[in-house]
Amino acid sequence: MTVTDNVQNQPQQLSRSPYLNQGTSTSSELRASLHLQGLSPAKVESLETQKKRALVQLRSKSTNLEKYVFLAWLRNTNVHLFYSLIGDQLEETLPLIYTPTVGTACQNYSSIYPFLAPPGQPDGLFLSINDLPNLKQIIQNYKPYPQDSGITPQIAVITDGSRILGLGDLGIDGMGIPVGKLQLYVAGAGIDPRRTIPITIDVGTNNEDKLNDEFYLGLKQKRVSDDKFFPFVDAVLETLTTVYPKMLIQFEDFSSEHAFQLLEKYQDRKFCFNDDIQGTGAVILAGFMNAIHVAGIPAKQHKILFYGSGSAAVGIAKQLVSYFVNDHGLSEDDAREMVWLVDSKGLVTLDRGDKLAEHKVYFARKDNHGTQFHDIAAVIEHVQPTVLLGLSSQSGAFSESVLRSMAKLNDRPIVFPLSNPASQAECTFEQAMVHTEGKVIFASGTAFPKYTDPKTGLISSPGQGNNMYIFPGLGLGGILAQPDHISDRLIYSAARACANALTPEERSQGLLYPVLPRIRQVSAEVAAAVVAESVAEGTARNKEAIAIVEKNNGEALLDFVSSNMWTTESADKDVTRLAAHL
Ligand SMILES: O=C([O-])CC(=O)C(=O)O
Ligand SMILES: [Mg+2]
Repeated sequence: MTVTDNVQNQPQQLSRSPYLNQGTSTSSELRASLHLQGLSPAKVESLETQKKRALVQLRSKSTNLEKYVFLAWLRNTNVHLFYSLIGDQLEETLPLIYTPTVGTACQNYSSIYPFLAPPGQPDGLFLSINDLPNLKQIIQNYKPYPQDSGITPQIAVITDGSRILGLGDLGIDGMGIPVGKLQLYVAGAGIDPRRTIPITIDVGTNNEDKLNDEFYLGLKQKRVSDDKFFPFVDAVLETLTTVYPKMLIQFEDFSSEHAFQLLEKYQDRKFCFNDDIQGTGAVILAGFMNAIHVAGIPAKQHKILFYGSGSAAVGIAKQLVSYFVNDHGLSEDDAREMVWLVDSKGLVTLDRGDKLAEHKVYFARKDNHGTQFHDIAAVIEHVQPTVLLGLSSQSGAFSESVLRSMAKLNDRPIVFPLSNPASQAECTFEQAMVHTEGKVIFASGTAFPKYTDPKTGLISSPGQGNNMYIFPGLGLGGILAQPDHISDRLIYSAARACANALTPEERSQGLLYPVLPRIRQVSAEVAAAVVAESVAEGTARNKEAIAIVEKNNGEALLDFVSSNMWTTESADKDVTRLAAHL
């Protein structure tokens, strides 16, 4: 059935598609053709009025979770109004649809789930291990916008909910994360919302609270063992890429061991990347490249201490090593020597006596001469770091005394509390500013408010070193270039482009990342760099992209990328196109 047949057979269906529904701004002509008169007040409003009303409603909610539910409902009923509002109010709404509020939403997801979307409108695709025999059918069932059946999905974000932000195992309640990430793809990089699939696989949960919660909507069983887990993930990926052969898959918030194992297994075989290892690694590398300019000491003199040693920490550390090798001519061994990892047992050393997780071994220190350092103060004294990165999910770990030590050791200490959401961050921006007397070079994983110096009245803005500056552009670049896999070179080019995306004005303000309202421009630059690198390394398969890169004209490449970005105006055109057929 074509789009037009569908509309003619059931005209009112059109208004039920959240993609095509424009609510009170639907024109009188369209209402007449679709037999919608009388089903809403006759007044036709402008989009501006709709947005104004939505904003008043949003602001009237007393908690961020209520705001999340309101925005989810809006997204699931009126895509056009939703993304238009998000685009206008990025600074206010991103912390509601994404981190930090998405963390609260995930903690409560089973409780709020029935109130996020109208009947029949999926919030994402749920695949349980019991669905193994029917995966293909179930994947094909996912049609949030059935009137536009000609549009095929291009990007899936997939989680098993086992390590949601810094909140641990939330089982299928982790669905908020793929949903949130894909909203960033749309708002931040102009991916058509119809081309996105948020996926949560249900392989059980080890979270006792969830297992004992009568409202929990996932399987009430412990997580399956690896001999069931890996074949199931395999089956999901195989089926997904059989149904949608060009699909880019983003792995998200898998527990660290599984995240590394999955990446290693699929990195060269499937069109995929891991956002927590590679996306976070790239965004921190970008911030780091800018931070060392601000700090003013030679790159090679840095000593980088990671507090926390999970997938994101090791992902970042590996990218820093590549940076020192590629850009500063260090040997791999010398670059590795610049990194110290701390985990829950203290400094990661080879002779600590416990069995180290595989991903930590590469960075385990051999130069501790038999001494073990168990707490952060002792490690700081031993290492004398210039850079302190927090990936521990331990709120308050960067205490007043830790911050004071960093400020004593360095004129401009680089401190990045990257744990997420705000409740898990190692310190706040305010604490970092106060306890280093304003010397800190700062970026956090979650959004913190600006800081006003009580004496001078000077306002400082925190950097947000969140992977949202990388994954949307990386994904867009990937689907435009169409390589068969995402190489380390592509990730590196994304980091470099993100670092270079700062404007001279942003640089003069000492910012490490571009300001949020510029996220679409940043994503376009990241995407362009990824396309160019993919052509350079010979993996790009999209002939149009190859031809444009070969012209060697940066402007033309950026235009190509921008012209492939979805906007709410494109959604307008889709409605007009359908209306013309009526
Ligand atoms: O989602 C975010 O804000 C960053 C991220 O990937 C994580 O913390 O796992
Ligand atoms: Mg993540």
